[in-house]
Amino acid sequence: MLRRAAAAAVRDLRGLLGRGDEPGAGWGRSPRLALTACAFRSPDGGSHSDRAPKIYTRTGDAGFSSTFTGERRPKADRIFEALGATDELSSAIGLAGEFMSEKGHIFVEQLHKVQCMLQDVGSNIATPLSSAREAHLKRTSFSEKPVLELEQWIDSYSEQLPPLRTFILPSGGKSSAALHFSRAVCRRAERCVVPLVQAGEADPNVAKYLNRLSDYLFVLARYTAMKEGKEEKIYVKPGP
Ligand SMILES: Nc1ncnc2c1ncn2[C@@H]1O[C@H](COP(=O)(O)OP(=O)(O)OP(=O)(O)O)[C@@H](O)[C@H]1O
Repeated sequence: MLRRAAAAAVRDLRGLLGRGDEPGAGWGRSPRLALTACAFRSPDGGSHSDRAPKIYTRTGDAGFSSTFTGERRPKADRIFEALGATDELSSAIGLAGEFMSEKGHIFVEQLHKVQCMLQDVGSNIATPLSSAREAHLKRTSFSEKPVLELEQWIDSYSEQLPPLRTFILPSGGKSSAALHFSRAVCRRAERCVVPLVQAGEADPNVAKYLNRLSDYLFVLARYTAMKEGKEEKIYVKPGP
């Protein structure tokens, strides 16, 4: 159903942005569209269209895909690298969130919010400034507000944690270890995004958000281990 709605959103968006007739303007299932699709769903959960388009278009088979601005680029382009890393990050967080839900942690709601923010991160990445028009920018801007919210969350967990006296290793139970894994994926996403920001193609707030998010995932991993009474493994210099 979401896919149908996404396809309907593509058509509606093309109309809105006036690109409908341009060749290569298909945006596929871009992160932005997945999110926009929600906004285009009617209250009964249906879409504006009765047609059921296929999930695949085959337009990516030759190794090229589309940005939100309609550019066709090779799939090895750094934009798709960054989009892919962001997608992996959200998936890793989703897995961590499932482990945490099983343990009844209430802060799992924060992870849901983070996953939604990552959709917006993807939208911004998929909209390179060099080919963006005003209408694209309006839909994909990324503010500093979510960065500040992460900082608040980080501070509140940090206050409750015992101080770090040594290196801790990814561990501390399944939820905590999954959060550490998410943190490592987050750092990779950040490494992919930084060159885009430095080239003026993505918003600096996106890089800031990913930088802060890895800190958040680190403290949350530690906090989760503490709440579950699980031991965090520490670095011990291996003997000779
Ligand atoms: N391998 C990839 N890694 C990361 N992002 C991708 C990749 N392939 C495509 N994208 C991005 O995700 C969007 C949705 O992907 P999708 O699989 O629909 O694209 P496609 O491969 O170009 O089309 P199709 O699968 O219909 O042939 C694309 O519009 C593009 O922005």
